[in-house]
Amino acid sequence: MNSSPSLTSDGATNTITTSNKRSSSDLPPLLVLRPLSDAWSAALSAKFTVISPSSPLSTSTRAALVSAAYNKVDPAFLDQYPSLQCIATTSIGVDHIDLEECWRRGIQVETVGEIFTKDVADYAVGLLIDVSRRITMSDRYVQNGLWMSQGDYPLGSKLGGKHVGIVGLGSIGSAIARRLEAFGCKISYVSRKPKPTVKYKYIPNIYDLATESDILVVACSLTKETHHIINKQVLQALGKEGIVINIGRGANIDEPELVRCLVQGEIKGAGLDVFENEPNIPKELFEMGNVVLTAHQSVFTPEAISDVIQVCIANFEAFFAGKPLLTPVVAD
Ligand SMILES: O=CC(=O)O
Repeated sequence: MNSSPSLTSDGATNTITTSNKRSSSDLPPLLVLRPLSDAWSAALSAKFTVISPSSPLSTSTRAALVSAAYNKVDPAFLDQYPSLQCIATTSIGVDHIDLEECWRRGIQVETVGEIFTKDVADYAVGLLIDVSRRITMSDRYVQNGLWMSQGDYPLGSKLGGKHVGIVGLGSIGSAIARRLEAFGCKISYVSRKPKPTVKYKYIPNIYDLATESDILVVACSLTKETHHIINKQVLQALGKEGIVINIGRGANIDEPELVRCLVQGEIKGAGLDVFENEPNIPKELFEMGNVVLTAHQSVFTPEAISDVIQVCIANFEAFFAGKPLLTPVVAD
């Protein structure tokens, strides 16, 4: 089983391993790749026979799988479990799953739907306020006892009135935009297509968006098209006063270029919840006074995790009853 400890903050801090023995019950088989918190474990084992990846999975029974964002589900993985017919991921992002291959094999894929949207949007705004007003940095300054000896901490910048460019105006990007509008920010966005129902300014080109923006908030999924969508040219277009927030995927940004721009003062700051090679983070970022770094946790609250467990179970029940999934991933 996957045991990446730093990526289990989504309620799996009290991790237990899934059973290596098949249950003798007749409950439907559920292969679980991720470590389970007590809440997950109790809820799943009440309804399913929970199986760990190291245990044999019968090839004659239809089985389902629970994966997390860091479990790669590719053809080589799928070859090991030919009886898999349904996959649930506990993430919003599905970049770790080869969807085309799943569909080619007749495997249905279920996602968490909108459950995390508000929490991740809140978090993005929190990161932005933190970076622009320098809250974490000022906290460190005070906690290190420097206020008395070195005087006041340098001021941060006002958020109201700033131009914010949202990269990807899906449900999360839209929720971020609504929140920032309430702070008096001017919102523009880049996305595959203009959204006819929104009033924000559509800018078809990421360079133009960066040029017009004080702040870029990366809220898109990771695809071939959005891999390194924030590159050297985009960062330079954003400019010396620019701030980047990323709650999407690490690989949406060319991370070495971002680090270089931060080190050389080509942009002003960054708030990052995701990284290209988690949990490894470029060490230069640790030394900087203009970044706020968090451990890929923007989506997770205990409340949302509880909802995800319910949705996951409801989808599996539908699947094993031969009914349509409640929150399927569909081709776009
Ligand atoms: O990053 C987390 C998710 O995709 O849910």
